[in-house]
Amino acid sequence: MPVLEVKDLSLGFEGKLIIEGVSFAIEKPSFVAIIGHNGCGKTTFFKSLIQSHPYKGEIFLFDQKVNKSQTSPREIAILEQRNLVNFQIKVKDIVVMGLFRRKSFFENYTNEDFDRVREILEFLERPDLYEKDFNHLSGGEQQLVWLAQMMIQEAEIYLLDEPTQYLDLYYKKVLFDLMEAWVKRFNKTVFCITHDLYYLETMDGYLLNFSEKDPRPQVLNRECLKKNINLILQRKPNKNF
Ligand SMILES: Nc1ncnc2c1ncn2[C@@H]1O[C@H](COP(=O)(O)OP(=O)(O)OP(=O)(O)O)[C@@H](O)[C@H]1O
Repeated sequence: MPVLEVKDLSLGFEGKLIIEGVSFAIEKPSFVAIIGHNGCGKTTFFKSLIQSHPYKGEIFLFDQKVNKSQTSPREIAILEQRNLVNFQIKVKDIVVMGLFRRKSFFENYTNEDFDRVREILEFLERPDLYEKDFNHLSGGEQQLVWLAQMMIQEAEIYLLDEPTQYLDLYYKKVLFDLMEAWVKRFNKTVFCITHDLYYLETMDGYLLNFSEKDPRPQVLNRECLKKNINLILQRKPNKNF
């Protein structure tokens, strides 16, 4: 049974069509790299998967058709591109908030929840971040905190929108290793929007290429990702959505 199936998906803004006729089905567990030039619709595609952007077509999670009025399906956790926080808050409190969908409105976070936060920060090799003020962290450290918040959700599908932004070379490699571990050790399905084609070379998975400008990037020629989704994607930008 596919973990995610997309049938004839089309997306746009204010009458402008961005993506048309995308169809594919992905089995669990899998890694899918999503590539394409700036503005081709990668982020909007993610938004349609979490039902925060309207679309034409159908989306199925574990063979169940997703109801378009349902927001944020529980099976999906997302790391978005820019997450700003304008108030003082500790790292542990941001990470634990990843559990919000498992809690009822007045339910407090427990000691066990915070133990899980510690475990995840240790897994990310940064247990020292636990008590720190989020706004005093570097961009790369903040990105690790959002990753920890995504991990604590223990969803089936992880969507990561350019997760390596702000990360140094060491943590970029850590992140790609982490995504591989999520798939191979924890049976997750990971979709990652990235411009870091170099790190894909050694990974096993699928490549979803939304680009019309660069339909065969170098990474494909090197046959690094073993299975290539041949995206059924026809872009007709002038057509009305
Ligand atoms: N709120 C909006 N209203 C109108 N157009 C928008 C809106 N948000 C995005 N767009 C346009 O939709 C197109 C797709 O944007 P999107 O953010 O999905 O691209 P992307 O492939 O993720 O780009 P990048 O690689 O730069 O992050 C772009 O041309 C963008 O300008």
